[in-house]
Amino acid sequence: MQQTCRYMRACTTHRASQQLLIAFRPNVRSIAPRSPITQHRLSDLKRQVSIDSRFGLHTSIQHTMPLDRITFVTGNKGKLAEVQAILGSYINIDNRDLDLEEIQGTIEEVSSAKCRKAAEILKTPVLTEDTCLCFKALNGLPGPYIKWFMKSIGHDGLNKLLAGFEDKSAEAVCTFAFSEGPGCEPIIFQGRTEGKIVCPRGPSNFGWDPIFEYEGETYAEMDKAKKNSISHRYKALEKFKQFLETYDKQEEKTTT
Ligand SMILES: O=c1[nH]c(=O)c2ncn([C@@H]3O[C@H](COP(=O)(O)OP(=O)(O)OP(=O)(O)O)[C@@H](O)[C@H]3O)c2[nH]1
Ligand SMILES: [Mg+2]
Repeated sequence: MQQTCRYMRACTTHRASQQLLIAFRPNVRSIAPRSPITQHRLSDLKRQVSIDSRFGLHTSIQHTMPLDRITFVTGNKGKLAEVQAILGSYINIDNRDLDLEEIQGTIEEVSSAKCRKAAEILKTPVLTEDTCLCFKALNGLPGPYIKWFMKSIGHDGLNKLLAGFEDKSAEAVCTFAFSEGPGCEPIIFQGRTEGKIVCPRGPSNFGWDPIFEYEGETYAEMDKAKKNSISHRYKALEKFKQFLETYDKQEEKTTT
């Protein structure tokens, strides 16, 4: 089966394939096997290469459709509402709720694994997201496991975790992963907002919003539009928007 990635990325550890790619595209110097491509490298790697699951690389160039819609895979209504509010005017967003396995690992590993799996299942460009809440006094925990901490100990328990520490500071981290389809290595977009953990204030209809305070207001107390202009999710989506702009420009170049 043949897959196409519009932005070439190192989807293979096959050394011969890498050499073939370097021969085919002499200005591509080296490719780190399985390393996700950072945004800094995108400008060097904006080219389309089709990848064969058996041989690694083909030299034929194929054109994919412009990216005018994307499937955001999440079962979380709060996330979906915010993504639609922040990104909805840039791209059409479909939603699928898949029960994706969430591995243990770093934030980026958890997000990439989720995205790879979603692309394999849906066979379409997908966006996934993983949210962490990191307490400084606990060296970043609960981090990606915040969902399970919230479920088992709730707002009060999260406050009690920090009872013995003076430092109540925390960081909300949002990590989006985008894949163009099955076999295409996810690209990561991350945003972070610093705040502190407080006793719950404001409506409790979204996760830990009532206990995360940013500049005197909890996320839950804030007007939605305000949260969507300073939040961890907003900052990550700003980076994704920039990526979409680059993607569209590249599409214009390849079609003219
Ligand atoms: O108060 C909040 N403000 C936010 O901005 C926010 N974003 C996520 N969360 C919660 O943090 C956990 C992440 O876990 P998570 O990333 O695995 O999400 P999820 O399993 O609910 O959805 P998904 O994995 O299907 O996308 C879940 O409990 C989410 O409800 C938030 N809570
Ligand atoms: Mg989840």
